[in-house]
Amino acid sequence: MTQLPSPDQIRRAPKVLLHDHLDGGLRPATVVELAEEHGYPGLPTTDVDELAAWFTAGAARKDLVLYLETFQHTVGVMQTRDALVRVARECAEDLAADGVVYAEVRFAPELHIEQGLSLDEVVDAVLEGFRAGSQGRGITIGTLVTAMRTAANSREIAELAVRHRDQGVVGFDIAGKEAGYPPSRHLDAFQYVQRENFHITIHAGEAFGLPSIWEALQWCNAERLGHGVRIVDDITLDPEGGATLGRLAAFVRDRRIPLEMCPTSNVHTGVCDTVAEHPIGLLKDLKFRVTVNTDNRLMSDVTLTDELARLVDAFGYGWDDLQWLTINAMKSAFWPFEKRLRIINEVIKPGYAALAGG
Ligand SMILES: O=c1[nH]cnc2c1ncn2[C@@H]1O[C@H](CO)[C@@H](O)[C@H]1O
Ligand SMILES: [Zn+2]
Repeated sequence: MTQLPSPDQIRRAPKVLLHDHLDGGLRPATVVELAEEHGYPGLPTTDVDELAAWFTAGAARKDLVLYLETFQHTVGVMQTRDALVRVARECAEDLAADGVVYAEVRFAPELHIEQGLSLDEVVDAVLEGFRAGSQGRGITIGTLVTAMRTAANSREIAELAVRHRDQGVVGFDIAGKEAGYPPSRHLDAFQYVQRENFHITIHAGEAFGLPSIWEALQWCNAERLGHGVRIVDDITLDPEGGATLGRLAAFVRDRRIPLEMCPTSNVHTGVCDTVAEHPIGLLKDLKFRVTVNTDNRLMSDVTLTDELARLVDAFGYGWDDLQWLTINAMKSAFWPFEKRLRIINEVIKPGYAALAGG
């Protein structure tokens, strides 16, 4: 029997990440240092290890709203240009060190203007940090600009995203509490983005079910779904293992709508108890366009390597599966087609061939 990919080998494999939050991926030591530098008083502890553990314990409370509470501290220390440049630079460095060759990293500019930065200055600082951190490290980063679904300024944020499209912003997203804040609340923003021929992904089907996914796709024209895991509510399994897809699930599969799945984050927010029980196993078997993502590396204490290694453990995935997931992600990126193709043919396929062969 061929050996399953080991964590060390997975780290060396070229990987693609479509769903990662900038304010969910700080190094714990950076949170402490920035808090000291900027006189941020709110941290629960300034011991780096304790703080890391505190974030993860705070995240793993089986509820999205509780999961989101700890972001007040990362956002709290990301209020100056220097802090934003540093956090973005370190994000690029950390992803590159984990073997990620293409990443789309998202953040909500409106959360970073408490100390007087303009929205444009926030975006410029983050883009500068990504450029500095990716330089010479074999990683390309596309930036996603997120609007908070609980706020009422998504049109302005959508315009901000489009304004920076030639500097590295590749799409627009909404995030935050899902229940009670349906995507259609932000229709104006999504229609604007469509009219600009720009890209949309929407957090949908995480803490709320099918209506959220349906609105994201059929009202707001999302090209991809952030999480989308609750699409399983529209799939019926019979005792023999056969699956019947409802109309929405069939639409998602037929149209090859990419699902930005984040198994460990979903365990933390209570979608399921373990990665082995995560619907990603079923959805991949049914050939949905599944991708694997970290969501929040700090809060969920994961890397993309960890996440893939957990899937290898849980579902016995081999190199073919990991390559399939990686190519799914690269095909689904908002980066231009020719560049996606080049990364698939020149980086991903040769990378997996070398690892699988050795
Ligand atoms: O999994 C998630 N679901 C919904 N919202 C999230 C998730 N992870 C992070 N954020 C929210 O997105 C903001 C911008 O990055 C974060 O501040 C957090 O509030
Ligand atoms: Zn997310």
